[in-house]
Amino acid sequence: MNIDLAHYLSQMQQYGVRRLLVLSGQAAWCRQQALGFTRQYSGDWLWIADTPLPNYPHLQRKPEAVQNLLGSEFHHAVFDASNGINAESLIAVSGTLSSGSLLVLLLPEWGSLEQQPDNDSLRWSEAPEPICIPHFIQHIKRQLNADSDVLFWLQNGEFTGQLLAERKVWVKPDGSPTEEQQHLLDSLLRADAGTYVLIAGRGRGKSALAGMLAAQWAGKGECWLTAPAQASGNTLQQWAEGKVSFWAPDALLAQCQAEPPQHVDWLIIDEAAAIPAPQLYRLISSFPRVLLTTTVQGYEGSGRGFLLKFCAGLTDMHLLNLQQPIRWANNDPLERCIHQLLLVEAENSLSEKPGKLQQIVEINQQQLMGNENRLNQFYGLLTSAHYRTTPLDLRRLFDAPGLSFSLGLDDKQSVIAALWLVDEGGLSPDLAREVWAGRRRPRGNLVAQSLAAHGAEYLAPQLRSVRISRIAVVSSLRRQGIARTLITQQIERAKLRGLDYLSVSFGYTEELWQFWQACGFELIHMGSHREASSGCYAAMAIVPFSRDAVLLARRAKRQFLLNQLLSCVKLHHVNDIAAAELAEEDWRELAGFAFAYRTLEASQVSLYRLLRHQVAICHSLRPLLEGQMTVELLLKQGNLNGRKALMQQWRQEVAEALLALDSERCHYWKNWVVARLPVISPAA
Ligand SMILES: CC(=O)SCCNC(=O)CCNC(=O)[C@H](O)C(C)(C)COP(=O)(O)OP(=O)(O)OC[C@H]1O[C@@H](n2cnc3c(N)ncnc32)[C@H](O)[C@@H]1OP(=O)(O)O
Ligand SMILES: Nc1ncnc2c1ncn2[C@@H]1O[C@H](COP(=O)(O)OP(=O)(O)OP(=O)(O)O)[C@@H](O)[C@H]1O
Repeated sequence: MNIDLAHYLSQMQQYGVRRLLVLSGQAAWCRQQALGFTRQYSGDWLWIADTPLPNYPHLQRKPEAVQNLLGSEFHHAVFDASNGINAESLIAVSGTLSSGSLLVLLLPEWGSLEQQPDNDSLRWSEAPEPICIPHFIQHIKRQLNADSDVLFWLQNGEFTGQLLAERKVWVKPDGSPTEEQQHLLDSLLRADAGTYVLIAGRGRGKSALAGMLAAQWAGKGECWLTAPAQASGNTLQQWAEGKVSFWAPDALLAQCQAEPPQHVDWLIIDEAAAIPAPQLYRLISSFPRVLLTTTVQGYEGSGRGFLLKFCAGLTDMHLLNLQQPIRWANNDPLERCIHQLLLVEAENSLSEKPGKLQQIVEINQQQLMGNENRLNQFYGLLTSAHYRTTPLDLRRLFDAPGLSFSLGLDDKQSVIAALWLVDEGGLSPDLAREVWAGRRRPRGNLVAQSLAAHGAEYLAPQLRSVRISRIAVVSSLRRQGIARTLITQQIERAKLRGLDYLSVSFGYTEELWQFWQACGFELIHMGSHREASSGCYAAMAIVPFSRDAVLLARRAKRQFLLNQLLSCVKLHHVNDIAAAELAEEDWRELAGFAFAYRTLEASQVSLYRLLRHQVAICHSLRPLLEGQMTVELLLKQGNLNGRKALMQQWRQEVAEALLALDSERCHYWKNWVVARLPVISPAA
């Protein structure tokens, strides 16, 4: 069957809008029909798929490589979701399509979508194999079926699609600034100093506005431009009429460090949310006026997160906004449909005047997905409060296993507090030891596995626990005890379920730690590096219930404190805490370092104890831990070609030291680590 889309396309062109066309059936059939369109109708026909098409004459990209198309523009695209649906990529591609474009979405056979495993789930479900995504599919079907502007062509079925209802013919802006752009331009041209953050949806004319600024400033002084990829600055460059110098972010940072530019009036940072925050702060401090542009859409590095986290740390910051789309007309069917599918506007569903907490409901995934309004408010609250919330979380919410939720509702049943929980632990003793030894790191079980891999708790993954993945309370109702009430209820529930502990992993800030402490949590581990995304150290805390968990918390805390001490004082000061006698736990730890893959950080307390013995020569590890040599010097001195080789050497040195110290014990623990003896400690 041949489908004639000419009428649809000319109407879309006339109205300046884009539409979604769903092709559903066997993958080969879908591809064949989509290829037919690419030959029949002229356009850029960007093709997004996991596996490239041979001899395809247009641009192709894998879904995960779509981010670097930001700022580019295409006429028509095919998005092959036959093997899985990458939500961020789908949003990003739809934003690049110009007026009159079709987005052709390829899906497996419509009637059995619920039974199709989704490869994308490997990114978010924490399951070892792709899983089916029945809740998300039900949601997609509900949304697409209810949207009369979506065109459908099902294999073995009819083509269904209506022409659009009549609307005004679209007149594309003519090249002079739109009213909104002119208004902002005027204030930027008058700016003395400061950081200006332009946040708007896709295709609102952000980059063009920044380019207009550069072009018009040219008479007064100089503008520089940086962007995560040169392509993302293309539109801007065109509008700047060549009057702006482009710098890659790294090169610009190096330049600012070597010689801070004195003569440059403006730095423009296009697609700023895709540049790590620490780099942005450094760039901003080197220029008197900075204009940052970013979108508000829900993919990684989105503007909303940017607003929450990054902009909160700026002084003299001015927020600017553009509402009217320019790449397409107002009320665009594709934009609307994608926003509904992926809850891009979920924040808008939150109550404007939330009331006091009336009720807490505990619900499972099915119940949350079955109530569209609640789902929107729940996800909207997370998006508004957590800078890291992305469509990946949405996919997780729908279909990841082991989730449960607790919602705080006001008198109108509006969501005012959200708690998201994940079951963890219960690993077999052997797998738990593999995790401890650093040989395996199965997906999931974040806290349970970290306690074993980074702490000394080789038993931790066997215990059963529940982790708080996210918690948020609407901002106007904070500090009224709502979050604490939700958590107290979960503590009781977890005890009733016979779990060992409740846990949380969070980016450490003084305020958040006070909050978790007020809810009864004990800090048991802290990462040693700041995370690039948040600039915070990852902290882990638990509320232990069972005897095993109480002991675990006590040991983990002690270990954590010793580690902290060791990182701030020199060896000879820690003699008291690092007693010379090696306990059985030290032997286990040291064997884990020597004969498996335990990390230097996790093992450092035991390593210090080992070094108290003169027989432990450790000719390269000793000077490092005693603070006489750096890793760089050791690498140079040993003529080694990387840290991996040095690490291998340290493991070998520790193995030799253990053998020299007590060969019998060394063999026992080596066997325990390598030959995988039953997990029972020997009598000391
Ligand atoms: C795993 C994760 O989700 S980590 C991220 C946590 N979530 C967020 O950061 C999202 C944004 N923040 C929020 O939504 C809220 O501020 C929450 C969820 C952190 C706290 O919710 P609230 O309902 O305000 O907390 P609640 O009122 O129950 O506070 C209990 C106690 O914690 C402490 N506390 C709470 N917030 C703070 C704060 N900002 N600074 C210092 N102490 C605090 C106080 O001791 C407080 O008791 P008090 O008010 O009587 O002194
Ligand atoms: N005043 C204008 N007149 C005509 N065309 C314009 C005008 N402003 C912007 N455009 C065009 O509209 C399209 C969208 O503009 P632009 O790329 O600046 O938007 P954006 O908000 O930066 O989009 P994105 O979020 O996708 O990067 C571009 O093709 C741009 O050249």
